[in-house]
Amino acid sequence: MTAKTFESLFAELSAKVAERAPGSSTVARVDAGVHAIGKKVVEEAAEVWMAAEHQSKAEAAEEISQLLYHLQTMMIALELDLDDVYAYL
Ligand SMILES: N=c1c2ncn([C@@H]3O[C@H](COP(=O)(O)OP(=O)(O)OP(=O)(O)O)[C@@H](O)[C@H]3O)c2ncn1[C@@H]1O[C@H](COP(=O)(O)O)[C@@H](O)[C@H]1O
Repeated sequence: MTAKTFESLFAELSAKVAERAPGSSTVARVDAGVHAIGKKVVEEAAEVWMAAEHQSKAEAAEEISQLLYHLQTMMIALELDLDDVYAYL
């Protein structure tokens, strides 16, 4: 199985939202809107910080992956694609 990447996760989430995949937590999060997603982004960012300072590198990596996921849900809620963000890298 090919490892998941930032790009492949974004493609997976975008497709699930576009087809309103039944049972998808991502569809529910996007439906909840930018205010709710924004709270998750801030929460996960804080968890990254705490894990980085006080937990293992593996736990920090897991929290970073969750932050990336929630950032992607924000991108989808705002109808931003990868190139819109990459333009600023
Ligand atoms: N990579 C992720 C991912 N990372 C984080 N999360 C969500 O973010 C949560 C982590 O936040 P917390 O630690 O705060 O957990 P929590 O307190 O239970 O959070 P809430 O669910 O209450 O918001 C997890 O429980 C997941 O709900 C993710 N949810 C889904 N994915 C991937 O997204 C894809 C699509 O998922 P579905 O839309 O559910 O099919 C799949 O490949 C999944 O593996």
